[in-house]
Amino acid sequence: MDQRELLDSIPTQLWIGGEPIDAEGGATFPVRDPATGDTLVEVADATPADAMRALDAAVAAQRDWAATPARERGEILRAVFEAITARADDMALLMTLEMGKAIAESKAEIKYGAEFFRWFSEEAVRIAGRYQPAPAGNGRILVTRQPVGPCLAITPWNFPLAMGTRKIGPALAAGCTMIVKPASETPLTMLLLAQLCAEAGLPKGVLSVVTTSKSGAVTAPLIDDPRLRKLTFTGSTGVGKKLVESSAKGLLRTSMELGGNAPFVVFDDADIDKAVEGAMLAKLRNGGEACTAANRFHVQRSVLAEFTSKLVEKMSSMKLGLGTDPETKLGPLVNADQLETVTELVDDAVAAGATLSLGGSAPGGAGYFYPATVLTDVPDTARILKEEVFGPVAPIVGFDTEDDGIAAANDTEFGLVAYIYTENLDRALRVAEALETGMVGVNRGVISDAAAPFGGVKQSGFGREGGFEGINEYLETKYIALT
Ligand SMILES: NC(=O)c1ccc[n+]([C@@H]2O[C@H](COP(=O)([O-])OP(=O)(O)OC[C@H]3O[C@@H](n4cnc5c(N)ncnc54)[C@H](O)[C@@H]3O)[C@@H](O)[C@H]2O)c1
Ligand SMILES: O=CCCC(=O)O
Repeated sequence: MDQRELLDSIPTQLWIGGEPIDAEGGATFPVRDPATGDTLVEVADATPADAMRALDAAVAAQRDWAATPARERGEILRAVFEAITARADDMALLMTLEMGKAIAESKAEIKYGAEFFRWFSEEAVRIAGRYQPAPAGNGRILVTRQPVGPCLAITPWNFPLAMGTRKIGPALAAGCTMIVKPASETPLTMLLLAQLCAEAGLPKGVLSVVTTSKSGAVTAPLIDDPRLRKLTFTGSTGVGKKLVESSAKGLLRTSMELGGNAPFVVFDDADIDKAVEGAMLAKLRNGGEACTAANRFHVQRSVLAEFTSKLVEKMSSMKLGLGTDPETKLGPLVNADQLETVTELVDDAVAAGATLSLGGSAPGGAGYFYPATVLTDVPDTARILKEEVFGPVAPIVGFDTEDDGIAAANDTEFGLVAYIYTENLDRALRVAEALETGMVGVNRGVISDAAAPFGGVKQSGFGREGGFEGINEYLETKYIALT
């Protein structure tokens, strides 16, 4: 399918009760192409009343879905995995059109995002409880696990599929219904997913997609409604905190996958070529627009010059261009705000005394392009060491001892992931244990895996997605006391 045919084939209405429907009053908002700023397509702009219709549908479907045998739920999830895989090329193109990233990145995300359906199709049948005699000998303890109930998922634009499937997969496997509110920048991938789920046999009302340009106003009545039992959010720490506050009124269960500020620490005993390969992935996967992206590079002084010159050389080969061009390595950033943030953080570092060793200025013209950039001699005062840059910018700083490296890595309010490079296993484990993060990559630049528990500590949030742990976010534990 060419681009226009593909865009014309996507349902652009709300997906509620298993079918596309117009938003109240027929309102729409534009989805823009980050490469040009032009409108790609208009999608339905939900009102709070539309969101309530989605909740009504989720509540109506909840009992039957929970009662559907786990094997059947698992088989539907598996069919969705197959359907995404069969439509991978179309979905990747759609994702690149709405989000901007290079087509190879979109293809990688489709594989990654689909994997959550496969993994949780296999987990659906492993929701177990336990039976044990009470220690006092006066009864029996029976423990069972039941679906939480209707859930709301609010997702970001940077991984338009995977940040949704990492929530939808476990929720549906556990027997919960779900409403997804995708980012207004990237609603199309999620609308296509809803259609594929219906084609794969997902019953009506189990999954709804509510697209809107008014996220706060449209999700607030859902969060206030006692029929909603869980809010799962991926996005910025600021918005996450607001949502935790509004969820507190009804003591709604929440999971929060929030911002990051990942350190990439290279010790003097690292294999520097491997560290540079890992740095390229940790920094430039998804064009740097990843919560897992290495935000700052801390390199032990004896290997600082070698690491820096090798990284600059590799990063200089990152071809900036249209995401749809297969030669492109770096597509545009998602929007003008993102371009402004990256520009501001680089300019601030330079003003504070950092040296620009590569890149450092947007080419201008149409679209939100920013080149691969390396900053060296970055002073501690630079904002880029504290704030998420969410772009292809690598600030490098030196450190002296192992303790200094650990202290620098932990010197952040965030705690999502850290990367360390060392050939010494003792050191790797010692440092991994000392790092204040939910995840650590040892000699690896990408840690994401549907089979592993993903999540952070400190201001990066709470809850885990993926792995054996991911389904627990959607289950309640019930204790039944027996004589
Ligand atoms: N920890 C993780 O797993 C993870 C994964 C991906 C992205 N992120 C983080 O997400 C951020 C980038 O994504 P973003 O810019 O889309 O984040 P964002 O917080 O601006 O938006 C995330 C989602 O929340 C919605 N939203 C915004 N304000 C809202 C409100 N008041 N009420 C309800 N919903 C609201 C948005 O429309 C979007 O759907 C980065 O900080 C990144 O680190 C974290
Ligand atoms: O952006 C954050 C999510 C990244 C991932 O799941 O690999």
